[in-house]
Amino acid sequence: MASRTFVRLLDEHASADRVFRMEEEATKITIDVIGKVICGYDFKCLTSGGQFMEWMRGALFWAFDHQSLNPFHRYSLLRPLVTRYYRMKMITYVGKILDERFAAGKSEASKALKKKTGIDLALELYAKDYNRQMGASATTMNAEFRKAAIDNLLVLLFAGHDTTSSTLCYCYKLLSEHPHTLTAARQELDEVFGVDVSAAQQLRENPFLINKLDYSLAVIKEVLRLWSPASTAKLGRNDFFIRDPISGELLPTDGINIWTPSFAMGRSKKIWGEDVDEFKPERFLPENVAKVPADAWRPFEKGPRNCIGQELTMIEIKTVLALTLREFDVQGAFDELASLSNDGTHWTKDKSFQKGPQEVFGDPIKTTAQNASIELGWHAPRKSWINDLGQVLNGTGTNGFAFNGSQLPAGTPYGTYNWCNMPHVRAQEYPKASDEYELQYVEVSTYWSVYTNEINPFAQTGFNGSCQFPQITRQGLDDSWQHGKDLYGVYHDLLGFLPNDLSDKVTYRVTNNQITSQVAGILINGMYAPEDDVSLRIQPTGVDSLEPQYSCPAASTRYSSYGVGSKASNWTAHLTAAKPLFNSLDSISGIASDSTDWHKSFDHYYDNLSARQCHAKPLPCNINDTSSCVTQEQANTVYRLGQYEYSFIYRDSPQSLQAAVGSYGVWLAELAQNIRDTVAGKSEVIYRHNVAHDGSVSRLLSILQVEQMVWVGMGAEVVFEVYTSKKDGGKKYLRVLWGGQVLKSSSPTLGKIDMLDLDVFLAYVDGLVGERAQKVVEFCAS
Ligand code: HEM
Repeated sequence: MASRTFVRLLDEHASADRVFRMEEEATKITIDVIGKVICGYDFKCLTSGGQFMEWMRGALFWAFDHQSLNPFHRYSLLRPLVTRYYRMKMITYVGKILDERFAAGKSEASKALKKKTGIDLALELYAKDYNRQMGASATTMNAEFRKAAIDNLLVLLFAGHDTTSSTLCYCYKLLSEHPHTLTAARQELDEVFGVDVSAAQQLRENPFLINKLDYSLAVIKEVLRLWSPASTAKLGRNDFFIRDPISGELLPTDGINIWTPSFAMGRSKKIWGEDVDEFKPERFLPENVAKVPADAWRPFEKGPRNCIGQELTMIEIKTVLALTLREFDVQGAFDELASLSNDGTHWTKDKSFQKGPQEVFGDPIKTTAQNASIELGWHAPRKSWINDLGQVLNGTGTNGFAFNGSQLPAGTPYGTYNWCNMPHVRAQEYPKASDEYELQYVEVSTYWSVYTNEINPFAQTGFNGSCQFPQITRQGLDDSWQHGKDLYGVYHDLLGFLPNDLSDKVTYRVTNNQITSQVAGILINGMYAPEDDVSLRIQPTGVDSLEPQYSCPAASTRYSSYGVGSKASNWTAHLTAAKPLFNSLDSISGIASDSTDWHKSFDHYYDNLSARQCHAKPLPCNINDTSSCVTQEQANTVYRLGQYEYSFIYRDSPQSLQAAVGSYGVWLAELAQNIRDTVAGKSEVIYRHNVAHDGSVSRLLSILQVEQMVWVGMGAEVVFEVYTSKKDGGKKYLRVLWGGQVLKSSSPTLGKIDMLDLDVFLAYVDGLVGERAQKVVEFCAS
């Protein structure tokens, strides 16, 4: 019950998009759960503001601190009064509950209760021990027993409240910083409770399911190892000695407080090894737990006086995680703490909390928290002329974008958008990673398809191509060859990463469209100039993920609900505004003004005009009136509108992300698997090259949430580079290059994808498409 209320509270915060203090809510649930288990009573911290919590914290806040040298603290006259006030409040509150249970405890019904709370058990003992002495007629509780019972109840509430709540907070923090672990924990929940099924409902029916959460348990244990919230001190005795581990000498303990610092033990390299500071729940999985040194893990301490609340706390934290991990993405918001400066909590009241170092073990809370969370939502692209309809319609020229040949005009820097030959990785501009990183795996996705369309009204007679559509041109082949040479120049010549000869380490994949095989052939020639045949990988027709061809009606429906073909006013706005341009182009080309295909977007006019200009062909004229020709300014407007459309379809619409995930998510899942296999040493392939289509690369950019979307031109290329850090204990990182330079994403999780923690990237992909593309399958069928 308390857990569900906790979920509701989080839900309220999330729906209001509010920064809030997790510790407050975590403490409330902790007190409510202890209250329920020990007293069978609802302390109502979660539902009505946590009055008891305030009293407890007030008492702790005012308690005497022996270490303080502050005279105002040491000699405060107020202290005895205030602490007494808070203590009395708590004693009265708990005493009342005890009295109520005492009165009820004599009823037959309550005696028969199967579920017994801590109070019930204490009262049972009381009845046994005292009734004999006092007689059954006693109506009031023995005062000595009452005082002891209240003290013990308060100890239980005190000992359990901040230990459990801080552990819960650290679980969220560490999981948000380790998305891969979060994904694994979520997967376990899916396996135990079922996908899309609430754990609350399942646990109500079968509470023992909680015992199946081995991974969650391992997460909690690892959190407790790293951030152990409590420890204990024991008074030495004259018959108890401690052996000095170095000299072997027996040391007396009489009159000495012996402290077992569980925190330091959890962080000891000697005990846990070199990776002691790393968050690795796997240490505590059943198959590995035997490797944990005996008595090394002791957040609850050992021996007869160890923590009596440990089972309760583990069950509670596991339950809360089960109910929240799949439902919420928790992110640290340390930079926004100022927005909570008046929330009335102790953190804000006592300014000393905010002074001094705000980090532990060099963990700069602010930065990790910012980059930590996996944000799976859509994020708008950067504003530029491309997604500003006013500038697209009323501007002139092409804003520096080139459309007239494979070579950029003299003086134009490489990297400038060139529809005929998009910028790609080249040795001259390649941003070499620092020596700290070693390249481990490369996967490239390119698009080449310079063609003329068989329904092209401007087609030159005598074009000598095959009957296949589309058809690659001579220039397209030349550029593809150069593209291959440039890639080889970087990954072989510059980095020494690619093997000298083609081997199983390098693979090429194409789609069922013949043109991609032609391109691959020439590109491989530019790279390796092989004398023998090279095999190309291809997935079967109808299910290919690269083109993509697999059926995903939900994605098609999504695209057509807001983009090409839709009646959505923000889509049709540019088509309506460009009506005069359409009319003029139609009158020159002879395209019927009611042709839906040519007027539902600028796609056909864009393709036809740009393909001609790329091949240095003049802009077309009317077949019957050669004085009526498309002007350069008209062509430029078409190009601007084309850019606008691509940005709209693949980035500006908030729907674009899900549509792309549905239609291209399978390829992303394959990419993630390829990377995982390489990292795990299961695959020897170090370079994969995919020759794809503009629709493929556009969707990929859509999923990566590229900061500025453009119409994906010839030779457009996205490269995924996986690195191993030489410094960081072999940690893996990812860099993504788009147009030869580091890709900038609008997603706060990805940001500038330059040595992004590989786990973060994989968790982003998993989060969107699911492992083995499970979420895509579900979405496509929805
Ligand atoms: C993550 C959560 C918790 C941690 C890390 C923790 C840790 C500890 C530690 C280190 C001790 C000292 C043991 C010793 O002296 O040998 C202790 C004692 C104790 N804990 Fe916990 N505790 C947690 C939660 C709880 C909860 C939820 C309760 C109550 C419902 C609780 C009740 C107690 C009590 C009553 C003792 C004193 C036991 C005794 O002296 O016999 N603890 N705990």
